[in-house]
Amino acid sequence: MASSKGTSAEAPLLEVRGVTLQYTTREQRVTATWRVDFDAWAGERLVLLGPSGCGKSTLLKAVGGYLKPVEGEVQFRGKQVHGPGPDRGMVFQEFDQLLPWKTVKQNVAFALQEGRGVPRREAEEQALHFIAKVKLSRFADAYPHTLSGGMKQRVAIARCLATRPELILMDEPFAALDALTRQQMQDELLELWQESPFAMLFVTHSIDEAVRLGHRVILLSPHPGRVKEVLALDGKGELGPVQSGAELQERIHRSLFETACDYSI
Ligand SMILES: Nc1ncnc2c1ncn2[C@@H]1O[C@H](COP(=O)(O)OP(=O)(O)OP(=O)(O)O)[C@@H](O)[C@H]1O
Repeated sequence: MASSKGTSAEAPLLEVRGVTLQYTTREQRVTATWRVDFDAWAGERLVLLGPSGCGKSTLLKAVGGYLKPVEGEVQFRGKQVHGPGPDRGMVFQEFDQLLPWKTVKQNVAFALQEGRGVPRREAEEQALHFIAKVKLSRFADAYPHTLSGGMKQRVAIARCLATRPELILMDEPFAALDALTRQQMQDELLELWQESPFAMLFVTHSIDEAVRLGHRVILLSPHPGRVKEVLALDGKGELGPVQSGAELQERIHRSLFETACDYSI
């Protein structure tokens, strides 16, 4: 595995320490997560897995700097996160995250111009490079409404990779795709990672997806989300080594029976 986790002299890229997250509405206060702790390392594919409503998206928002913890803190490269930044890129589930009045190339280039201050001509050149990586060169001048859901998600991934964030935050990016496209997208994401490893925090409530994509899987309990277990294929989980994807899958299912919660696959 290309992840650098395990070299004890190194510090984690991301440290989530005792993070409690709440939403306050006029009627009530909702505690989305309760004292959550985990680390993410450079080059690591980390998955947050948990039932609907356990606070996965909320945690991602906090790491992205869009939500402030009421307790605990989020540190990125040893510094407290105070807001969003180009070091953390996000890909969402929704297909409408692209600007509809811009072409595929312009959407990717725009992120480079705005996020990284790259001049237009150069931004478009770099955009084409990343559009080729997600196999969409033929559609560089197409508008988002002419693309399928999978293609739109590829553009969103290209846009995110193009800005070269240190950590990519993915909020169920493939959940709204059909099963076949979803698997294809998972394979393509793994190919992109093999080509040039990046740290990724991937939210899902699919056990299959977690097992396919994660070096480590953080299993969250039902609402409010707490870390229930950390499982790893490389033997670095808190519960010791897991030898295979099948064993990881079994451990996750066992854990779910204990909490009697319902995960969709
Ligand atoms: N804007 C909001 N205002 C109030 N409560 C919210 C808001 N967003 C989320 N919540 C609540 O916070 C809790 C966690 O929600 P969150 O969306 O983070 O869960 P999740 O694990 O990502 O769920 P899912 O898998 O269904 O997307 C839920 O109880 C939800 O109702």
